[in-house]
Amino acid sequence: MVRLSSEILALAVGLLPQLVQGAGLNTAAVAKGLLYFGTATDNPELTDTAYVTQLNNTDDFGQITPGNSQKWDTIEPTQNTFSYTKGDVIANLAKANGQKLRCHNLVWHSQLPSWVTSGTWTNATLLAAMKNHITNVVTHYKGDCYAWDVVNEALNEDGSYRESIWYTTIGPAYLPIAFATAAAADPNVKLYYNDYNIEYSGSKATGALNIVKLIQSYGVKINGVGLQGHFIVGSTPSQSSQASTMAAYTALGVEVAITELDIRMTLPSTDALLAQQKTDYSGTVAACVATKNCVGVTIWDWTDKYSWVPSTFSGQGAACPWDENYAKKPAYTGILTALGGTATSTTTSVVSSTSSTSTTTSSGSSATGVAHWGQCGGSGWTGGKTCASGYTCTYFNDYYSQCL
Ligand SMILES: O[C@@H]1[C@@H](O)[C@H](O[C@@H]2CO[C@@H](O[C@@H]3CO[C@@H](O[C@@H]4CO[C@@H](O)[C@H](O)[C@H]4O)[C@H](O)[C@H]3O)[C@H](O)[C@H]2O)OC[C@H]1O
Repeated sequence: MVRLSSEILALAVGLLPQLVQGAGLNTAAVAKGLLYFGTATDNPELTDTAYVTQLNNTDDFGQITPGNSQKWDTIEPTQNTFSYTKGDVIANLAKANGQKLRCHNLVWHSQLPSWVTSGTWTNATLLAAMKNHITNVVTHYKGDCYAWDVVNEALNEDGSYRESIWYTTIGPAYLPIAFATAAAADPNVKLYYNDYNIEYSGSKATGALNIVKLIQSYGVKINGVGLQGHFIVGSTPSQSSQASTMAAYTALGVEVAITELDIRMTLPSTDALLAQQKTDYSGTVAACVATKNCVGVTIWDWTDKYSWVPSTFSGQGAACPWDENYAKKPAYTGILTALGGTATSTTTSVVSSTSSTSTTTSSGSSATGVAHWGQCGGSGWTGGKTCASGYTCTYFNDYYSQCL
């Protein structure tokens, strides 16, 4: 009798963290048949202990993408001098956590060093520089990456080729040559074409389909199309539109992934905007879940605190599923629901650019304060909330706590 009781106790004690662990985005994604749910990150944020604690949470994130540290200007700032320090920090973090790494990116028109953009090039010399870069970088990260974004954003909105230095100097052949060079350096890594505004049908999506066909017509390997998913609240393409576009890519024999998802709004945030953002996130993730060979979803950082949006799109922000104080927004529940996970309460958050409050109401109750989904305390947590009546703040580690 005593033995049975202690077994039940041990089971209960063992189960509690597992149940909480099982509530996360990556856990739900994998249970639903995806390979991962992940997030971008960047080196400056890694000095923030509370941020890193959540980044390391494999229940939510089974995959990481370096937001900047593998780009050309970081890795090869002067010709043939390679600097892997920043990229290695993130690759090593992912490795230590057992998280997949999406490697981003090899050939892009942006974030190039001046020796590339201002150089005097011929077709032959630029090809040699591009191949040298790809070979060095892919070789360095050989075995570390699930996938490489080999070419990023080669298209204009009308589906024609962007007049980048690559296109104007080499012509469209730079694409298959880039993919062939990457394949030679690491035969096992997945090779992706990655772009924005190719998530719904139209000229640009047709251009992306043609890029896949072009590369395949050379007999060169391309494994996937990355749909960036930088959307706007209320203007996000519908779930069915995204799913049918994904199906058009996978019909060519490649996989797809949502690679840089964020859904921005004009600030200040309101409850109505946050509710629409939840719907938009949910529909986007559901499109991936509904698509055979959509392998995963990556958000372009998880917290509004470090989102690239406000510095790029003036007056816009609040694009991530967690707010600036690391409280989960309704979007989190929208994603989790699309992944087949269950949220035990509805959460409304009021977020401004400088502060955040989160109120959760358990169904059928008018209690204020945090129920299940809020962080309520922990020595590493500075935004602690009061638990709603009937809930107790339960600590799982120094940072991670929930009202249960
Ligand atoms: O620290 C940041 C990095 O986070 C940032 O990473 C890049 C962000 O996204 C990708 O490139 C951008 C994609 O969106 C384009 O704007 C779109 C224009 O059309 C609109 O309809 C759409 O909603 C917009 O998103 C930007 O022009 C692109 O730059 C890229 O793949 C990431 O590497 O890079 C800059 C760093 O400072």
